Amino acid sequence: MSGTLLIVDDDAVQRRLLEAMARRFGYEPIVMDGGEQAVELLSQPDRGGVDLMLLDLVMPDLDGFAVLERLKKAGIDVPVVVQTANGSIDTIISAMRAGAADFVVKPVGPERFQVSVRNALRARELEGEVRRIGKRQSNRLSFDDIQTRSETMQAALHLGRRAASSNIPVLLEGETGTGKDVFARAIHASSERAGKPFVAVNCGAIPANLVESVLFGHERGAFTGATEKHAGKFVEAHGGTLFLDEVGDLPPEAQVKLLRVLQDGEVDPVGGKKAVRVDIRVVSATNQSLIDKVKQGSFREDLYYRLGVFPVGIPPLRQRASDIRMLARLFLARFAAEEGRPVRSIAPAALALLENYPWPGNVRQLENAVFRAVVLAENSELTTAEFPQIASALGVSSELTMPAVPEPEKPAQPPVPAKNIVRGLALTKPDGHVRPLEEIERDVISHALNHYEGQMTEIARRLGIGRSTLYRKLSDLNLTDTPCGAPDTTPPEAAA
Ligand SMILES: Nc1ncnc2c1ncn2[C@@H]1O[C@H](COP(=O)(O)OP(=O)(O)OP(=O)(O)O)[C@@H](O)[C@H]1O
Repeated sequence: MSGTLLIVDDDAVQRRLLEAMARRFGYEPIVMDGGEQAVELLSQPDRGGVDLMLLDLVMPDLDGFAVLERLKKAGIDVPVVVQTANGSIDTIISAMRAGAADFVVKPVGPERFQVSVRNALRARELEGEVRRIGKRQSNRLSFDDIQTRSETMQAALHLGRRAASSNIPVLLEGETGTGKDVFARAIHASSERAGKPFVAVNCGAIPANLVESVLFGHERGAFTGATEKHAGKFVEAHGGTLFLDEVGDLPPEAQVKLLRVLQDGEVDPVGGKKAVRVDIRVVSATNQSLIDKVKQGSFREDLYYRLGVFPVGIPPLRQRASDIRMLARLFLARFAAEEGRPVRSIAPAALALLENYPWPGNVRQLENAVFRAVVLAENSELTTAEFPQIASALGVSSELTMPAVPEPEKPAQPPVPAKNIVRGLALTKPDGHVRPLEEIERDVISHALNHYEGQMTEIARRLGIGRSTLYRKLSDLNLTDTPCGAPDTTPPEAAA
């Protein structure tokens, strides 16, 4: 298990001892000699990046009990393991009552240290996940439940919070699996409509001939098969929030009707004679560029301006690498508990692997990859062997278990002199005309795939592009099946 431990002790020897132990077990220590400093750090918006505090109870400036009290008052929720010198039952009970997760008696031995820290971290992750899942199911998932360490995501959350307090239509823009659904639920739960329905519709998943009936409802007998009257999603969401996911996939006729509903606040059920008044807040989401669709003529411009009054971009996971480690650990705790598997931690090499992968399927793909890894795991620690597809996409041996940054195992081949490449690459066609750039690019990338034996990091470096650009080009140029390249081409949902 990994994480950042804040060690607070006025005794320099104890501090050094705990710091060494923390490092030995793979934690990142932050060391402080007084309570005031610790409270200050934990009062920062991201809790100073601290996952757990090891707190001495007896200190001259602000003692351990006072620190616990200050944290409680300020609503700062960080697991705390207290250290006591005497181990008296009264002291321990008081500390646990004040909010400590566990205690250790000084001087703590390595085993007790490891068990206590690991259990407190696991318990915290599990509590968080259980709380989030429960809240999601009951539509109470708030912005505080969307954990992130990334500044771009924090900026998006800030925008989301601002939007939630008004009725403004929000358009969530982000790649598949980035958390748009979670975000929409948080907007609803943080708005005045929180106690009212939250109705989600995946516009791309409704058969084209049923879109209007699903959204706006129908009268009995309105069309063949309409044996019952159906209220439709707009009416279901009355008083609450309607989440239109993949809104860019709405067929043109439904777009016209949607625009009318948004303008008039009334829906016309299919086959109905009377319009029905609805009071809804619309949050929509798209993983395609809606403005591009407007330019191509497949999405109405007037509707785009209605829905996109307040656009919020959700960054892809590869742009918030600092979240990968945290989310992987959250998912591990959840799936290990759900599956009843004794998997406790992720080896540093496996974490490095996950942090180096571009995650085209974003958080959902990471979630699935960890799920699969937990099911595959034979030991209590996930290693690179449990992430074979990710390892192969990055050109790293999945047998690698050393805590090393997953650079390609084999040294790269010496570069071929530039003139050879030019010689092997035809710039003109047999008819003498210059070949299209796309074809030439395809040849260069294919050559690099073979030449560096599919080692994606090396290939991207040699081509002078980022790895995510490389993956995008592979997909655009249909090179994903090239034997040497063989990046993880499994669709995000099935990737794990
Ligand atoms: N910050 C987060 N913490 C925990 N889980 C998350 C977080 N963000 C997303 N997830 C999980 O990732 C998965 C994908 O999220 P979500 O369905 O919200 O993505 P999406 O952008 O709506 O995807 P799509 O475009 O495919 O509909 C879900 O299982 C969700 O619970």
